Amino acid sequence: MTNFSRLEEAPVLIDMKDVDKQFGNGTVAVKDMSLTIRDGEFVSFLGPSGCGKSTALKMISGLLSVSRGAITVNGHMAGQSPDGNDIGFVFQEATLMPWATVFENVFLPLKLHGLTRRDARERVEEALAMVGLSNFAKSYPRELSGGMKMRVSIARAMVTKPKMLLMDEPFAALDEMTRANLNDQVLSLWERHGLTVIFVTHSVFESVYLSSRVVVMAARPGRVVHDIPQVTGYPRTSDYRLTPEYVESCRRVSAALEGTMDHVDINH
Ligand SMILES: Nc1ncnc2c1ncn2[C@@H]1O[C@H](COP(=O)(O)OP(=O)(O)OP(=O)(O)O)[C@@H](O)[C@H]1O
Repeated sequence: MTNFSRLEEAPVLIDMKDVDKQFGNGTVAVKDMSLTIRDGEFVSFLGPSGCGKSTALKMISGLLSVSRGAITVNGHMAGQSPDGNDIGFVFQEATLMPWATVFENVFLPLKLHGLTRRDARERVEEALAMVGLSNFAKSYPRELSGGMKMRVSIARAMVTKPKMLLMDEPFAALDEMTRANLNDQVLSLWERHGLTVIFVTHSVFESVYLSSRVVVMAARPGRVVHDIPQVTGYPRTSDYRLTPEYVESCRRVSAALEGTMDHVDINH
């Protein structure tokens, strides 16, 4: 079972200080965001559409620059890690190459790092095994279900052995059963590999089930309005969804989310 007191003492992995993001068209997507995430946490960013969840995630990964403030990730400015392998990113769409096999899709990040197929084979096979797709290495994306495509996308993110997994609404388009199943797979990867995960979602239920901490954001401008630790330990299984603790946590987080509507500033 994950020990929360140990999490509180774990080293800081991601440090956001007074971060703003304003796009060229004047939209303030993120305002004054300060957040510390420790090694081994599972943090959800929860909030209504347009509150800056994806923007925050992209700034942490270095895909977007900050307009003000600073983000350090594992001791380096965001996006400037020397080996570039600290972070795995999983997008809402699986974004697979349709003309390439599952193996080739997962091999891609290693290929970009200059590895040959032969040198990468073991790691690609390991990553496919992590998501239960060992038997599908030769399949093409069109032969896979939506959930399987997303598992390929997770394997591709894991193949570089990242410390952190950033996931941007990865399961939003999937049916309930597949989503619950993938939630368990992500929790299992997180626990087995000692990952730090940031998981963007619109779903209160998903955020409470997965996270050690739920960061609630509000829109216009995008900002953090609540930071709610989840006291239930791990491992969590589907039985957790039936417990009074789960229901109570969902109620609290839901109330916080509804409260974000009171924070709307019409001047932005
Ligand atoms: N490249 C861009 N140029 C201009 N505005 C942008 C850009 N990307 C995002 N925005 C705006 O910034 C705000 C925050 O967007 P963001 O995608 O981060 O929100 P979100 O919380 O992830 O939303 P959703 O849940 O709908 O994905 C929105 O108002 C959005 O329209």
